[in-house]
Amino acid sequence: MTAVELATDNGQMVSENLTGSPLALRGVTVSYGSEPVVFSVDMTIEAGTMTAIIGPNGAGKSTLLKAALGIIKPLAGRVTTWGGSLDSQRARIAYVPQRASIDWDFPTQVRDVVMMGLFRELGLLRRVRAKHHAKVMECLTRVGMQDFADRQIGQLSGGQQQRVFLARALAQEADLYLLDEPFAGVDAATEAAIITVLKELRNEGKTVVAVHHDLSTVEDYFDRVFLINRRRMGEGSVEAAFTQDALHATYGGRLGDGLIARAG
Ligand SMILES: Nc1ncnc2c1ncn2[C@@H]1O[C@H](COP(=O)(O)OP(=O)(O)OP(=O)(O)O)[C@@H](O)[C@H]1O
Repeated sequence: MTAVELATDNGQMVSENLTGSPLALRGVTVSYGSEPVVFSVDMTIEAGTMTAIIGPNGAGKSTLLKAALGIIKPLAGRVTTWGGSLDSQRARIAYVPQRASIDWDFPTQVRDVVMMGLFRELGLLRRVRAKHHAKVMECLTRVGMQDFADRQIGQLSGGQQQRVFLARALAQEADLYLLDEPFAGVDAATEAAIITVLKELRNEGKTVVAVHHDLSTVEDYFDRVFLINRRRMGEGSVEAAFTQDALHATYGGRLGDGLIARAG
């Protein structure tokens, strides 16, 4: 599919070519119960960029990512990946969930978690060959976790756990990486290691989208921002969209002006 049929507010159908966008949302509304938590969101992720999804607690950032991944079915609206359906492109998308959402007591070794990133390549028979073990070690090395391959995941620090899940995403060799708060609760060394890998991916032409909380690092880390507070509050390059006005509109009085003052 190369064009997407969309209904405008007045009910007219328009056609839009979204093949150049690794991820696009149009009119996405998500509800967990009777009340929608994300309202009619349009989002267009540009290929080869790093986008920060920012907004206050409870703004719907994680919900938006889950809807983008098909983990939650939107009440209304459309999600396209490279202009096509999500199901046909799933292998090209890697997801690093919020650390808090994972059961770390599950008895599994670090190398097995990373091997999960290869499950499509392993096929139905799951025959693990030397090249697969080598790939796992290569990905662990890339995030500085090569010495922990045999460790139980429950015996890792928060930052180490986050690196292992990034290694799993790397093993998948995806084109689009969606990360939910990759820097939450990690030390400075881990944060630096993660951002280095993400920038390398971007420089290889991959697309990175991360839910991000620390407004003080947005300009250093990201090319683009998407602002949300239940609704889309802004989207664009960091220079154009990460402005004091947009932050005030998105966060209201909940943010210190000191942080907002950092934005242009
Ligand atoms: N499984 C769920 N069932 C019901 N309500 C939920 C569920 N998950 C999230 N919500 C609600 O939906 C709203 C959006 O939550 P979401 O986790 O997407 O926000 P967020 O912007 O990622 O927040 P945070 O920055 O605190 O992580 C919140 O009001 C939250 O309480």
